Amino acid sequence: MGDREEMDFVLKKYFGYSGFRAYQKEVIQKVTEGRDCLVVMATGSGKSLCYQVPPLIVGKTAIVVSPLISLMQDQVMTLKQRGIRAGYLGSAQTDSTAQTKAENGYFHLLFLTPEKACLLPASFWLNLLKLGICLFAVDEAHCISEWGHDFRVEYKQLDKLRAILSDVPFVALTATATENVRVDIINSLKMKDPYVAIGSFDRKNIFYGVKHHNHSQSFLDELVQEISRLVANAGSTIIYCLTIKEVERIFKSLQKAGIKAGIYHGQMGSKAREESHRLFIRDELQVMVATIAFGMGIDKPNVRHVIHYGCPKSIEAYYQESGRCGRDGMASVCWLYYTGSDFAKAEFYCGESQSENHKRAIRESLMAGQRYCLLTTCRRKFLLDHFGEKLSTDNCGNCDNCLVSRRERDMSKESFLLMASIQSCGGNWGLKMPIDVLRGSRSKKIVDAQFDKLPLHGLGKSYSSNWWKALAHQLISHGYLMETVKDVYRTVSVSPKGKQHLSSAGPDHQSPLYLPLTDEMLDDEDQDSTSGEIRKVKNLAPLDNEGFSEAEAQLYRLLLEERMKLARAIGTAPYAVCGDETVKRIALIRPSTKARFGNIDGVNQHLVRTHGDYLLNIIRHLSESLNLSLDGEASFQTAIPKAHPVLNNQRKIAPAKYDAWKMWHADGLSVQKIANFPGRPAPIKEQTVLQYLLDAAQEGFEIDWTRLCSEIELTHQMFSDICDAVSKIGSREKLKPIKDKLPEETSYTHIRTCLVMQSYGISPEVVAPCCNPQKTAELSSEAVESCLIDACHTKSPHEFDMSGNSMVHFSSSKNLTSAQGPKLDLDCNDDLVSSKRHKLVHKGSSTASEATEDLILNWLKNHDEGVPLSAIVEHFHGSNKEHVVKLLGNLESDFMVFRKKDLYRLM
Ligand SMILES: Nc1ncnc2c1ncn2[C@@H]1O[C@H](COP(=O)(O)OP(=O)(O)OP(=O)(O)O)[C@@H](O)[C@H]1O
Repeated sequence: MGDREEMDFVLKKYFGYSGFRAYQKEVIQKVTEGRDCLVVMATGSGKSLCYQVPPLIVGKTAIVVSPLISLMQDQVMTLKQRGIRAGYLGSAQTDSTAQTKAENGYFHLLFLTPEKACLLPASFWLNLLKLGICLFAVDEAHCISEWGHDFRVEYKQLDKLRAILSDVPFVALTATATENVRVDIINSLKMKDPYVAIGSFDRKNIFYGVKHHNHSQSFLDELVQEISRLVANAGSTIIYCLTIKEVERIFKSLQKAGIKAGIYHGQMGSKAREESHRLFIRDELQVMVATIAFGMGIDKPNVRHVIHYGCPKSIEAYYQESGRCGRDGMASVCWLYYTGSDFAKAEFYCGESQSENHKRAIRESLMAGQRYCLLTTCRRKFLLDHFGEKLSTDNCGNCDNCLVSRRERDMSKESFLLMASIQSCGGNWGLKMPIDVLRGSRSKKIVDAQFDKLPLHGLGKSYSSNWWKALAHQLISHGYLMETVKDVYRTVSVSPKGKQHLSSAGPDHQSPLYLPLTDEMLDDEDQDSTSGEIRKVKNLAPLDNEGFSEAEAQLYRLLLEERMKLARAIGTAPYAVCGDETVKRIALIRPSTKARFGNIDGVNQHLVRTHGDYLLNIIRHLSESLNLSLDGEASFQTAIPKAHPVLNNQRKIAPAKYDAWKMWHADGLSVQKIANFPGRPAPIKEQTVLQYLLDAAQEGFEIDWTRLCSEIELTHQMFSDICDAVSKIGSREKLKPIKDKLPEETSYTHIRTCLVMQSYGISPEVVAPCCNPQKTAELSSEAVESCLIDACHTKSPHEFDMSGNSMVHFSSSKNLTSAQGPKLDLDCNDDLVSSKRHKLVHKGSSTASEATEDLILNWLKNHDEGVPLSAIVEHFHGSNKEHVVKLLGNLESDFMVFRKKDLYRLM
């Protein structure tokens, strides 16, 4: 198996996923080649896979440094549920043998806190190194940097390990690294020529909204009402508060409303915190009210809402905290409720910091947070901008500002006054001074500076300070004003754009400047500010049940409950069994066999093996009770909404053929996609897929011939040339003489397809008039050989003519009705094929064939009771035992065969 196929295989087997996300494959490849990597990708984008897959490929331990014990415990729990050997070392570890196991290379993944990693004796590392360490990952790597929003001193010491682990690739992962932080990480970890993967920060499935609030009870009541509505829709909610007092206040209100809520903050004992965390992770709590102490790196995929009750201390922190929702890719919502006083907390946040750089970073971050709150333009664009990423549009269509049209007003006069006041005060103040001047204050500062003599002194009395501040922030976000941090102060000055505007205006004449009215402005003007907006946004996170019938939606809910029961029984979190999205797929597909169950995206092999029978039973039982048929045709994965009818007279065909036909016919996948379908342990040939389709057609399965012809580029001209050649030769039995009469670009694939179509009386009108010669040529070379070889292989050995005549009876043992077309016997006696088949038929007996996956499947078809390995090896004594075992292994992991009491059987 090639490296890439092996990655796909590991991905499906352990994680149940059928494809890698952006950058995952590249990073895994680089790491397995021994290169250091810096991975900067959005929260929830799948960074963990970059260090989880390599140890499963190379069979050596991966060390993962992670900042929190609870985080490690979650990861270990989920990984174990996938059949992966994972463990952690730290104060909470109760297994006294864990360190010895780790040192002896038992774990695929070993998690450590940075402190623990630095405290382990050199002998530990040296012993483990002898067995092999495939990578050293530093998760949440921004903690290394003072420029990061979560600097931790212990992270700085990790560079000590570089000397011991000099040849081990280091992988640093973070979701929130600005340019400064990236450089800091690379230097701190002494990374050598790292491969840097920077993904998009855009979390498209997340809606962003902001709302101004006061601390009133009525606002809290509104919030509680909103939360009740949200939790009724399934999924979890996190509410972040700035203070423990707020946490307790909101928690009590939720409890009073009968909502299953938990609480988490730094003053709780560690036991109580762990319990709260555990209950939330396991869906026993619907809402978690917490300070930011909760949830760094939390991987609970079905958090649907994150609400910030107070502006976070930085935009990075907000991005990371809000990013804890919608990690499964489903539509999710983030609201931020702020009050003006939130922005005055910079000095409080700076309190513990020793370094001036760090203090400055804190002030700038809070300022960016404030700007985000006061924004009237696209919030997503602002967030992405902050991380240096450009959104190509000004309207993301998924934030409050892009969805709710705000009332606008010409505020040219007010803007002129404010900018002029800022300019007149010298541009060295914050907002308070120029606003106080406009409002006519005669404070000592103003009088001393003689600002009370300015002509605009007192001209802005009709608006409150808050109103003016809101306007100022609008002007900042539209580029008329600039905010800068100087030492410990924030100053506001007029930007070049603002100066230009000022110079073209006067007190009595300004060009119009339409700006949206913000919540604060509307509040101040005593207008009905927000109820309309909130109501509109209330429907922004629907349970994403697109394509569900009512019964399927009901099945989905019941399956969620069943997943919960199973998770409780095995002591894990429901999402560790499988994600909500996967439960949706199961509700849509309703698999009847393990093979189909295992093929569903998100279902890993461990789950099929350990609970497959149990879950299939439940699916069958619940589907029956809801009057839903099993093996629903609609494919959620490929979003083909309509089930295609199949003919009634179709017969049973080998599972591999049926699956190929279903993917092509019902799921609409191309031959090429089916051949390379990521769920396979290894790709199969396109010609094999094509052969499966033709076989299915001959067994009465419906085929869209126009589509097939267009895919293999069989043109109208080719079709009639082939018909001419057949009639000139007067026989359809041998392909080679037909091929000899045709132009080079007509392949055996074309001939075979055409002959099958002819035999069904399919008119050449279905065939497109033009073709792409390049693609045809591609098909023609390999198709000659493998299409026909595969055709031979799809038959059980007794169907081959072992005398040396190369007759292949495509449907010799089946009675096709005339409506389905006559029997079609084709001769595959071309040179290429005969040389291969030579090997196949001259091994002494009819069973001396080389084993292939298809031949094994066909043979097992005749042995319902199962066959021991020895009998299979004996039967295919053209191949050695190792080869047969390998093929059986592939088939097992592809869920085509299974082993019970040492007997192999078809799934
Ligand atoms: N290739 C994939 N296909 C489907 N789901 C995936 C894939 N890769 C990862 N996931 C899922 O996406 C979710 C987020 O992944 P992960 O925890 O690795 O994100 P992350 O980038 O580490 O986020 P954070 O920075 O917040 O820790 C997980 O539930 C994971 O199982």
